[in-house]
Amino acid sequence: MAEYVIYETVAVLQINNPPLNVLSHHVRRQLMSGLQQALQDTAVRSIVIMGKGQIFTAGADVKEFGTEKALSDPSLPTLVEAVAASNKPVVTAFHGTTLGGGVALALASHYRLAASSVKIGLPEVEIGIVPTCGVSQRLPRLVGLQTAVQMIVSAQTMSAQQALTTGLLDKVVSGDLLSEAVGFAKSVEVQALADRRVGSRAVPGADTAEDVLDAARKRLVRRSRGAIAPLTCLQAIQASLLPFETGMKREAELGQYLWTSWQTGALRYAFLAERTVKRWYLPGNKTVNYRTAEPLVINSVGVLGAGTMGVGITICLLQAGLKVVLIEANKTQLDKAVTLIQRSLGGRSHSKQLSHQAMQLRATTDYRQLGEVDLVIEAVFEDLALKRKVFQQLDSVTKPQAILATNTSGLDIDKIASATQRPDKVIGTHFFSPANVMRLLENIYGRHTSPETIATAMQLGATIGKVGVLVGNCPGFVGNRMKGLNFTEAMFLLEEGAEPQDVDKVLEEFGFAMGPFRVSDLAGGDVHWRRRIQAGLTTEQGPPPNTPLLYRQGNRYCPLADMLCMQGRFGQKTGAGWYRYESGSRAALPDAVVHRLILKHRQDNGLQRRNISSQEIVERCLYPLINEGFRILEEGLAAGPQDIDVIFLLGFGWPRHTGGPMYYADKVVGLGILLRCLEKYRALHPRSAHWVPSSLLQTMATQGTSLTAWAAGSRL
Ligand SMILES: CC(C)(COP(=O)(O)OP(=O)(O)OC[C@H]1O[C@@H](n2cnc3c(N)ncnc32)[C@H](O)[C@@H]1OP(=O)(O)O)[C@@H](O)C(=O)NCCC(=O)NCCSC(=O)CC(=O)CCCCCCCCCCCCC(=O)O
Ligand SMILES: NC(=O)C1=CN([C@@H]2O[C@H](COP(=O)(O)OP(=O)(O)OC[C@H]3O[C@@H](n4cnc5c(N)ncnc54)[C@H](O)[C@@H]3O)[C@@H](O)[C@H]2O)C=CC1
Repeated sequence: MAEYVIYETVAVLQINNPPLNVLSHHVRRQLMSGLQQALQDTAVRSIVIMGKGQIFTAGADVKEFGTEKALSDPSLPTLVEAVAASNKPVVTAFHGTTLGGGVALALASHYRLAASSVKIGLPEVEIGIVPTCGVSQRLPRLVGLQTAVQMIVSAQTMSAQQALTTGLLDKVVSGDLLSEAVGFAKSVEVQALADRRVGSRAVPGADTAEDVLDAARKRLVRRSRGAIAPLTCLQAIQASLLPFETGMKREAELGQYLWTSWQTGALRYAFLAERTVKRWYLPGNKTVNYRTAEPLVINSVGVLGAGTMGVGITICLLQAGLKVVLIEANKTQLDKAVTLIQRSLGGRSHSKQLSHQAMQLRATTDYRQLGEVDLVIEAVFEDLALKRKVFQQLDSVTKPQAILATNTSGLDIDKIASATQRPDKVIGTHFFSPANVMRLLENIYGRHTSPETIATAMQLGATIGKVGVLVGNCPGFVGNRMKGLNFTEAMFLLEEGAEPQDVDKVLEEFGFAMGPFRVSDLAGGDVHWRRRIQAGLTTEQGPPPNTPLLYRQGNRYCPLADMLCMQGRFGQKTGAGWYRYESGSRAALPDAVVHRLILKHRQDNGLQRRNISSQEIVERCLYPLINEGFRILEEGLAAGPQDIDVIFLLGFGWPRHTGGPMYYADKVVGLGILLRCLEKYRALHPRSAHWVPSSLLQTMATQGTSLTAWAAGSRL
């Protein structure tokens, strides 16, 4: 609701809709009625709009979008324009966080005041809409085009001080916001309003406008990768150069275009899915869930193995204020890791705080130093025998109640747990590289993992700023199990006529930051080669004896990646992989050596080259992965499609504007079309089991059920 209180001549409208004061329909109605009351009351000479509780407002109610309520009278645009039309001065006073529609109200007001700790932002582009309600027209008039572009298109928040400097705020206050706002409102009661109306001003620096817009457009064309909101927002900002009323009309047209686009639905889904997965439960036993399980308190963590992952994990634990004991078998590697960690922590602005963080690190080769830690994260080489040996040691050196977590990227959690006397305290905590940057934490529970251990791993994720997703135990877990199929098909496409750069280009146009071959070169082809060797699919010398070159373990197989690795071409780190890299450069250059290798492989094996369409590349690379997602749901390894989608959005760079693989299948492709497509490729490629449609998909497609609707109904 919104409360209405009079302080002498000032009417104060306070939004009170905890926890985030979102501008839901009932809040808008009360704000509108408060505004009308204040305008009619002759004793009122000025109006203050502010918020109760922790923040001013998180903006429009995103959960109303797509329902009638979003546009019900008074809609947000109507309310904002009523503020702008007020003939009594309106002061918006904000604190905490002020987003989206809150900024719209402020820009329509005559004065803007804020507490010094405020964060102001326009996250609309992230949910695929234009900041309408006049924001795209008023903001450039107030702060200039450059800052407006920065705020609207980057969606980054601005501090009070920055907002004051740019002219967005009139005053930053440090005392009690209510009394400051009331005092300020009284002081402006006699001031003329005409030049306080932002809409009546001209955009400053209009002479350099085209340069600013051109530069932004070039940047966005490069970065948007199929997302339509960023460039549409820029068009709306450009319209601020027109007369105000014309610009408002253009903003409304562009707003309408995005409001009804499928991408906004996908982006909103992604926003909510990231929050939904926090409400975890065991797919097979909903009684074990975030409400019933209590996490242990974790103050100190041991990290075992100071390689690529151990270093990244240590950095994020320290940044979250935890104490870390880092253990590494190799002293030279340990010293190198400590230098990297200190540099990473010290290289940021708040140096005092960060040197304190670095001081929370104890680095050693001595396992006995783990005696007091509450939890250990193991990140040694991906070798089951080694991990089992290490877990046995951990079992004996750590306190009995300590949790033992493994960062394995796909090994069996139960086999690791069975090396200890406490399998209930063993869990997978799968970080993604670089571990201090990627926001995903895939938590894997084993057969004996206790609810308390699960709750602790999920809580640890939140503590270190990650989104934890709980999944069941299977080879590769959810993410790598699905992702592997994408690369498998990408290689088959090379056998049939494509070049690595063709496949990468199409998937980059689809929205991935990098196609599968560039990703492979970045991660190092040897990592997966070692896994294929361990799985008996290949050997260091080529196919295992008496094995057909193009067929392994019951399935079609492409040996091209193995052939590259046998030549020492592991990717960027060796200067060559699927591409070549000039010294010191990360630019992937098509390589004639790879071209000839593929050509010879086709000729030697009688593989016919044909032209492959972009559509086929997308279908072949993405649909088997999605089909595997349905199998994962069918096998009860993930609670719902949201969990799978969040894994792909945050762990594998799946383009956010498509919502994630499961949302994309459900809402963009359509389950019926997906099923028919899988059947078509199954007939064409009978030796690849991944084309066999999952039963869940078949049932849903046949019954015309929507996956997202089905999932929403079953979620806790
Ligand atoms: C605010 C946060 C920073 C808080 O973070 P944190 O504390 O970490 O909490 P969370 O876990 O994120 O959230 C807790 C809980 O709250 C839910 N929630 C958060 N924000 C919202 C929200 N805005 N609405 C609803 N619910 C919200 C969240 O989902 C959690 O709940 P749970 O899912 O149940 O667990 C953080 O939350 C954050 O960053 N939020 C971002 C919010 C955001 O995106 N705000 C902007 C919304 S858009 C807007 O405000 C302006 C508009 O332009 C709206 C358009 C109005 C519609 C008008 C119709 C347009 C028609 C087109 C033509 C127009 C032409 C014309 O102008 O006339
Ligand atoms: N590199 C990646 O992108 C990802 C790796 N992982 C997993 O994380 C784990 C570690 O991978 P990386 O960091 O890439 O490996 P790495 O090779 O960079 O580091 C492993 C470190 O463990 C040390 N080590 C080996 N045995 C040890 C022992 N008994 N005691 C203490 N230290 C020991 C090694 O000396 C080495 O420094 C693996 O299980 C891997 O599958 C998971 C996600 C992503």
